[in-house]
Amino acid sequence: MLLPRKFDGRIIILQNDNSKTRVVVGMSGGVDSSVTALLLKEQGYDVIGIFMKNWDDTDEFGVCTATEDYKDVALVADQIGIPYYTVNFEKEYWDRVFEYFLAEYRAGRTPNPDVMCNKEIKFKAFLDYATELGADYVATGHYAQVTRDEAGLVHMLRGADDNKDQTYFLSQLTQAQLQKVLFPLGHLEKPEVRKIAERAGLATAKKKDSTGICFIGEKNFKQFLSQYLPAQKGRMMTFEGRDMGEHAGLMYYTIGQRGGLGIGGQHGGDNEPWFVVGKDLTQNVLYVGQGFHHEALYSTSLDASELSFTRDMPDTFEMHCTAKFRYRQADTGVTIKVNGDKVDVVFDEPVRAITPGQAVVFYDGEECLGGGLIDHAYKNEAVMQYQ
Ligand SMILES: Nc1ncnc2c1ncn2[C@@H]1O[C@H](COP(=O)(O)OP(=O)(O)OP(=O)(O)O)[C@@H](O)[C@H]1O
Repeated sequence: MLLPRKFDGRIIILQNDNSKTRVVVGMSGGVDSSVTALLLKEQGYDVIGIFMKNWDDTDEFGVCTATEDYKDVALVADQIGIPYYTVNFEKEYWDRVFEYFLAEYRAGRTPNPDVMCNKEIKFKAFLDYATELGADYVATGHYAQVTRDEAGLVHMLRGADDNKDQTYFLSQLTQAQLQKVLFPLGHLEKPEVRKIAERAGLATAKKKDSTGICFIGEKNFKQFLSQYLPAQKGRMMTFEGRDMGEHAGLMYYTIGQRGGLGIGGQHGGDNEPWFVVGKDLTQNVLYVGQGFHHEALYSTSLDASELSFTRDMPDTFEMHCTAKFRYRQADTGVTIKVNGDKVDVVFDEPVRAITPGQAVVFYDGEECLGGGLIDHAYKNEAVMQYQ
């Protein structure tokens, strides 16, 4: 019998009786994964709930959100009648997600740790672990759909709930990973999920949704980051060369960001708000400009690396499809030129606030084709100044 590395749950028999398909559900203690486990159990699968501890946030009073969340996993698993336990991936998370997160900020980019967490932890470390436990599939409460075609190929489609679709964060999953996943909530709208939880009387039915980056939670972002990276104050300028004061450290700002700049309308002569329009890492200068539609915020193409597709694609090709450059953004028509794990993306229309470090994700209608990580934005062939 294979024992979990850090056993902390109810004793379970890990031998599969082979009569049922075994599904390991990633249970976070939230309502989505609670309903995921419930639905799979109702569908007759052999369900095991596993809580991953990826981050130690124990405070000075010894309180840790993971401990609280694991209690909810235990309550729900008992209600549903499934075995559960916890596994510790703090080291993997630190090495593969957090180090990347810090390196990106150090390089003046704005990383997306959720994309990396899905690629490296939930659908790699966790998936490998579940496979060792005899799982046929792993399931999560992500809002995305997987369908299998006649050839056995899995296609990842957007979640039915437009508001919740999470394919953007799952865009780095490969066909091999997708072959092993189930997203039982993909065809549901979030309010329906809450209703299912309430009807079943699940302990997490009314639990608030988690927001923001998981390891930062409700904490102050600046304060959190300053614990790991030294902030270097510098000048804040307009492209016209006007000195607008001091910035707190380039890593605290994102291209297109409004607010947090400490500049009022009085500097500009009109009342248009100020936005971050560029960063010059070598000079440690933050560029600001007035107006949401500031010209410097618009670009016409980008290049990206770490390109990954959800199904096998040729090494080089060109196609027209749609793309998203950040979560919660409508798709835009683009032409992509793929070369190995690099891609050039030319937009049908100029796009605002392309942010290096964020994911660019490609869609063919409802299907998520994959994506890469944005390196540079360009304006009419010229690399955007100061990005
Ligand atoms: N600590 C964890 N342990 C196990 N699985 C997890 C954990 N965190 C997230 N997951 C899985 O990944 C899915 C998506 O994670 P995300 O952080 O987006 O959660 P969410 O949308 O708030 O869902 P939930 O309501 O289940 O917390 C969850 O539904 C769950 O299946």
